[in-house]
Amino acid sequence: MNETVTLALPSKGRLKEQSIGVLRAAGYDVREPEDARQYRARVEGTEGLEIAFLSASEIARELGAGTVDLGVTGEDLVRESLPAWDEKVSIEARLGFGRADVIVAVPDCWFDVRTMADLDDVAAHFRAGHGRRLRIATKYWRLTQDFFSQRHGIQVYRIVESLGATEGAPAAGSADVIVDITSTGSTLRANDLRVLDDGIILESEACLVANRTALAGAKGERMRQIAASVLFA
Ligand SMILES: Nc1ncnc2c1ncn2[C@@H]1O[C@H](COP(=O)(O)OP(=O)(O)OP(=O)(O)O)[C@@H](O)[C@H]1O
Ligand SMILES: O=P(O)(O)OC[C@H]1O[C@H](OP(=O)(O)OP(=O)(O)O)[C@H](O)[C@@H]1O
Repeated sequence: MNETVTLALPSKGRLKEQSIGVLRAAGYDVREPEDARQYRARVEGTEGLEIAFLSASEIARELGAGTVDLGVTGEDLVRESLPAWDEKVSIEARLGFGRADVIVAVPDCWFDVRTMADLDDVAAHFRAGHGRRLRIATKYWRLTQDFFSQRHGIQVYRIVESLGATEGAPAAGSADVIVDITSTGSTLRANDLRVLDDGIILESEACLVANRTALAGAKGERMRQIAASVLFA
């Protein structure tokens, strides 16, 4: 049986450098592949650990599928990509970088709309007054549905898929409100949008995540060892 643990790290993007940094601080000398097209690497001086370089969103999906055992990715991507995420994976360590909030934001000029309850009223008025549903621009389908329908009991809305420039959707007229990620808040301000008082869906950060099946199997002890050295680095 192959008991090599596969650990996925972001191959690009905003989480890449700090992910490699965390592993190095934990004593794993991860060498980036010289050829950027190569996506597997070994760790100098460590047996039984293989690194897979993937994008942050792929890492969330592969952790769910069990094709990698451990991975560093954003909590938002884990919750968004995997139905019943906590049955498939577990968060072993929160890493303190890649922080961003998934939020509900409305146009600044909606003066009376401060809370999700206010937005529920707006949604009802939209249907009665305009004969159409409130439109929410987002790429976070699952998080939006959970927050609106399950958490706040709001049922009358329509999600408009947005894969980029989500904050521009209300001004462009393609949506009324948005669900997106914010860190400094400057993109929201530049687009005259405001986060609802109770509109924080998730405070996300980069996490070390484990596939639960692998954790329960022969590789489990080795995985826990790696997670502990990351946690206490
Ligand atoms: N300002 C920010 N904007 C977007 N994501 C951020 C920000 N700050 C931290 N993050 C986090 O970074 C992660 C996304 O990183 P990145 O865009 O590199 O990944 P990706 O979705 O795999 O990339 P791509 O869309 O190119 O495939 C998410 O977990 C997100 O929460
Ligand atoms: O609160 P802020 O600091 O303004 O950050 C939030 C913005 O940053 C990200 O976009 P980015 O332009 O980085 O590109 P991306 O969506 O392709 O990741 C994200 O999608 C938001 O639009």
